[in-house]
Amino acid sequence: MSGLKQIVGAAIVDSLHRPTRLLAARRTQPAHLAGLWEFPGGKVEPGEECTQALTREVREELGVESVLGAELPGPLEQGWDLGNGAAMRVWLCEISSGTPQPLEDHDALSWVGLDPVELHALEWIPADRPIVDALLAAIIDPFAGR
Ligand SMILES: Nc1nc2c([nH]c(=O)n2[C@H]2C[C@H](O)[C@@H](COP(=O)(O)OP(=O)(O)OP(=O)(O)O)O2)c(=O)[nH]1
Repeated sequence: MSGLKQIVGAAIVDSLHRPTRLLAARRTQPAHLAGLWEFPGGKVEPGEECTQALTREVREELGVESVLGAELPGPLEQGWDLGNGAAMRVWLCEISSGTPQPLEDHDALSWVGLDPVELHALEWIPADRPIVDALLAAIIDPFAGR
């Protein structure tokens, strides 16, 4: 184990089968991350599996039920190093019921086309940009990184 705190993030797409858009969320806190866009998610709590934590975070933050698809393989077993003592694993995800709302931790949500120009036009948390690129690569070539 690397000792990095485990975070999980959801790359919520409009359809796991034929993804065309990603749901990005704009953080409200802490101050240095407020206004930046991210993947909904959060910390894995003791005793939780990563996938359970992710389903819980999506429910708490957005008020929707979700179905997880494949994990987006990151460079580490713990996913991507976020540079803050934590690492994030990311799963593709689809909403199974409900309409997402920024209930907790976010003040805006946006469905963004799965296109490099559209996605990178958002002001992401800097550590998330390589994840955005991996997502684009996985969607263009679903076997990339395996
Ligand atoms: N959720 C999420 N966190 C990210 C992303 N990129 C990134 O660097 N982070 C960082 C921000 C935070 O330092 C940490 C996640 O913590 P969090 O505050 O969202 O977790 P949480 O909802 O469980 O938080 P808490 O209210 O219990 O403190 O990871 C991302 O795309 N999504």
